Amino acid sequence: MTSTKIRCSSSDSVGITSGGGGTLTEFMAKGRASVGDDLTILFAHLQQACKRISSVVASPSIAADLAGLTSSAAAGGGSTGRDVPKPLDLVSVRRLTSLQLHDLAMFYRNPNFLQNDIILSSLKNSGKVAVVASEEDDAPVWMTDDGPFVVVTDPLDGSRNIDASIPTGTIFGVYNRLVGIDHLPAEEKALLNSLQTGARLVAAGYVLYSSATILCASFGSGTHAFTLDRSTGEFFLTHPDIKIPSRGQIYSVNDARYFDWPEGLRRYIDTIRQGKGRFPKKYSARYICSLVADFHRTLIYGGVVMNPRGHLRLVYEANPLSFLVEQAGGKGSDGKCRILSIQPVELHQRLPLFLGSLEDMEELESYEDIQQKINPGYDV
Ligand SMILES: O=P(O)(O)OC[C@H]1O[C@](O)(COP(=O)(O)O)[C@@H](O)[C@@H]1O
Repeated sequence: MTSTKIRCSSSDSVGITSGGGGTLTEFMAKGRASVGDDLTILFAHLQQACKRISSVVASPSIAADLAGLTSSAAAGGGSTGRDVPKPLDLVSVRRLTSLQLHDLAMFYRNPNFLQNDIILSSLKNSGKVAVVASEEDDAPVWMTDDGPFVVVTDPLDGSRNIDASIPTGTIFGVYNRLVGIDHLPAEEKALLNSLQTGARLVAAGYVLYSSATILCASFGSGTHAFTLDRSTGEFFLTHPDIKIPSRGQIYSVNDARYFDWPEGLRRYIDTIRQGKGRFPKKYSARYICSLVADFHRTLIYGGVVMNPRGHLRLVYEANPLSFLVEQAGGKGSDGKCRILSIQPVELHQRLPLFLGSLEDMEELESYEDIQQKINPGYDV
């Protein structure tokens, strides 16, 4: 593979070198991450799943056509009326495998269901997972009695953006199975294994499906990102040992909610907008409304990303992303406490979430009154 160099950040810049960095599997297997074979196998299956998801979310226009498409139509004949694919789509469709055709048609019918299915089946096939708790399921699924790991996941975050081709993501966290409770009934031990505090995570990551597909992970010593090279189908190390800048100049929040915010949060945002905070520069706003994308940008450029209402989930979103930001030198908080210290009491527990650069986070938390207490429900 040829080597390309792309600059991606203005300060604390991380050079992307595809070619020199090796693959994610090599990174895990050759001792750089010292994670052992079991986790390497688990990640190999996760990578496969995320590559499938990446190819599905990259083709939403043909997914719509495929909803009513028979395989003979997919091969180029047979379909009539509104199901006739557009010419460009037919070109794409002819290149697809039957697995991709199946994925696309399923995706059109229910995006979240398909991603969940892809992730869960890949984890089951790894043979390394005792239990999976997914944001899409009411209860955790017990898989393999002797699986060494517990996986928590939001298979497709930001799915409300899909029709507009805006980036989406998969988030996951990995714990060791709690062997001390192996004797309990499956339902009970599945739940207790899934409710571990974030401080016990052995690995966490996200996959960003955007102009590039990027898998960012931490195994407890630094945060590293790998970019999918579509020509080889491998994730290559492109952002080794990411350090979030200690200050950014960007805040990321849905500020249409300004009038529902508490006084402290309003004052903080008003202050940094005007360049009157501890960092005497006017901040800019960026908000994609797709957590993985907003988080990834924050990790690279610095600043803060937040959702001050109790909307995001502790187990599936807040814990894995807090683990990653801490491993990159930043901070994750609910506005009062370190996220990774919070004991989950419910699987789908929601909370305010603030993530970002150390100095920005400390300044934000100094305003104290930053958690949005009212949560009226919003249409959009
Ligand atoms: O409506 P808000 O408060 O701006 O929330 C947006 C956030 O919700 C999410 O869409 C996740 O919500 P869901 O878990 O309901 O999909 C994030 O991707 C995004 O950051």
